[in-house]
Amino acid sequence: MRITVFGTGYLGATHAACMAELGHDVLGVDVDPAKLAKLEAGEVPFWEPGLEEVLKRNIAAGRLRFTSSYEEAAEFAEVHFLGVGTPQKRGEYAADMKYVDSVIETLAPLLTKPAVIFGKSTVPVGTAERLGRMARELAPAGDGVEVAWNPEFLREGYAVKDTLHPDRLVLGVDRARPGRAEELARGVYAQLLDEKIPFLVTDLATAELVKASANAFLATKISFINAIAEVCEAAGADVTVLADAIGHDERIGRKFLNAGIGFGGGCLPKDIRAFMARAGELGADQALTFLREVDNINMRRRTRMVELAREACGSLLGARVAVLGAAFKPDSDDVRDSPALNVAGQIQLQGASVNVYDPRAMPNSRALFPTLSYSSSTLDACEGADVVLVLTEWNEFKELVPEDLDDVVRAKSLIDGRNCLSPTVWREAGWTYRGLGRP
Ligand SMILES: NC(=O)c1ccc[n+]([C@@H]2O[C@H](COP(=O)([O-])OP(=O)(O)OC[C@H]3O[C@@H](n4cnc5c(N)ncnc54)[C@H](O)[C@@H]3O)[C@@H](O)[C@H]2O)c1
Ligand SMILES: O=c1ccn([C@@H]2O[C@H](COP(=O)(O)OP(=O)(O)O[C@H]3O[C@H](CO)[C@@H](O)[C@H](O)[C@H]3O)[C@@H](O)[C@H]2O)c(=O)[nH]1
Repeated sequence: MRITVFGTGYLGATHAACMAELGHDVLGVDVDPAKLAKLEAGEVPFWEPGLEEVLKRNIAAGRLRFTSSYEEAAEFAEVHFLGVGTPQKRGEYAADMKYVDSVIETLAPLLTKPAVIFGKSTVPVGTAERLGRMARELAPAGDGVEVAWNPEFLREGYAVKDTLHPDRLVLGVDRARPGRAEELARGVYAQLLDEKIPFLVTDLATAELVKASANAFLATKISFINAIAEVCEAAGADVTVLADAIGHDERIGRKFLNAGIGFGGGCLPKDIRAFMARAGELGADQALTFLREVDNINMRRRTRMVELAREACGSLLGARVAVLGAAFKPDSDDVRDSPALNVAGQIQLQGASVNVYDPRAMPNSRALFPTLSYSSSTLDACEGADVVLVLTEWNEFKELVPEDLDDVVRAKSLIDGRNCLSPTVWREAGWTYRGLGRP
């Protein structure tokens, strides 16, 4: 099938490349010429394991191209995916819909033939219905243009695997206007459906809410364990052992119970805020007040990390602090709302000299936080450090042993913001080890 994908960021570039991998002819569309130039050259403009191979293979096979031309895209296919950003509005909780709206405003007037636009971006409930109205009004093909919603659940770091082997596919269709969305989606995902991936067809609002609720649940699970970590700290208990123990209960499960400096990234933080804002607009604001606390617990973990660094150094003024990790999670170069960079920035504001090292996220970190100092390796970052903070659990940090750093640091003091190292190993080597929520 011929498919376009509007927006070629973390979601869109992955979706475009993976749809080509499934055998479709795909045209990726973006407004960023630098991003398009890279993609056309077979380079992924961000770090995502395994994506470059898929991209290169499908460009070489002639199944994947990129363009900035909406005219070309409108002409190319009857199936269009929409995957542009929905960031938090400046100074507000609500999501900014300007990129999503702009795609419809530009694309719809070019649709002279029937077409289906499948939204993949994470949007406030009610968006799909609104965009459907807008598209039908603007398109020469009128009622022949449908908007359906096909939310995306991929995780950065596992984006290719999650797209080609998802847990489930969800499709929201306009029940008031039965059309071709389900039939075309079944064609697009035929190979996955043959593999018996669950395919749930819902109304538009339910599909939008599935996505918002999934992220709200994941954020809540992380903040739950981080709240318990606060109690563990007060009681001298170990949250990592506790998480293992409660995680054995299948009703609870061990995943997403890793206590530490909490969640960040381009999804969970902004999505729970947008969900609260939308519930408020719908008059259901009471329903989601607990998400405010989920957000508060999450932000408190960052502050706690700064406190622990201050305690370790006596005073942060003039201290040398090594920060290992800048990405919001390992196997990604994404620093959007990164807890690690937030902590590094707060510590620097309190007068410390902060040296940051991350295996993949240095260019993005420099662009976002130009005032921090950046090192080219773990050892460089730890040179003369009064305290070492592990803030993203990259494998190369998890594999560190005390002997690697013994002769480099000024003081043998380590704070493990992701509870990813062994307290015993570091303490036995004469280091002061602190974790979050463990003695
Ligand atoms: N990143 C993820 O892991 C992930 C997973 C699931 C859902 N989502 C959702 O997907 C959406 C996109 O997220 P992302 O992380 O890929 O964002 P991103 O910022 O990486 O990518 C967005 C892309 O859209 C492009 N764009 C902006 N306006 C455009 C326009 N008018 N026409 C064409 N392209 C345009 C931008 O240039 C950019 O390349 C968001 O709603 C996000 O919540 C993201
Ligand atoms: O036990 C845990 C698990 C995660 N995190 C943190 O939570 C954040 C988010 O992690 P993760 O969910 O793995 O990353 P994302 O790539 O942001 O993926 C989330 O957001 C995407 C965008 O909506 C969804 O598609 C995914 O299903 C959803 O997991 C990161 O900062 C992690 O460090 C923890 O602190 N503890």
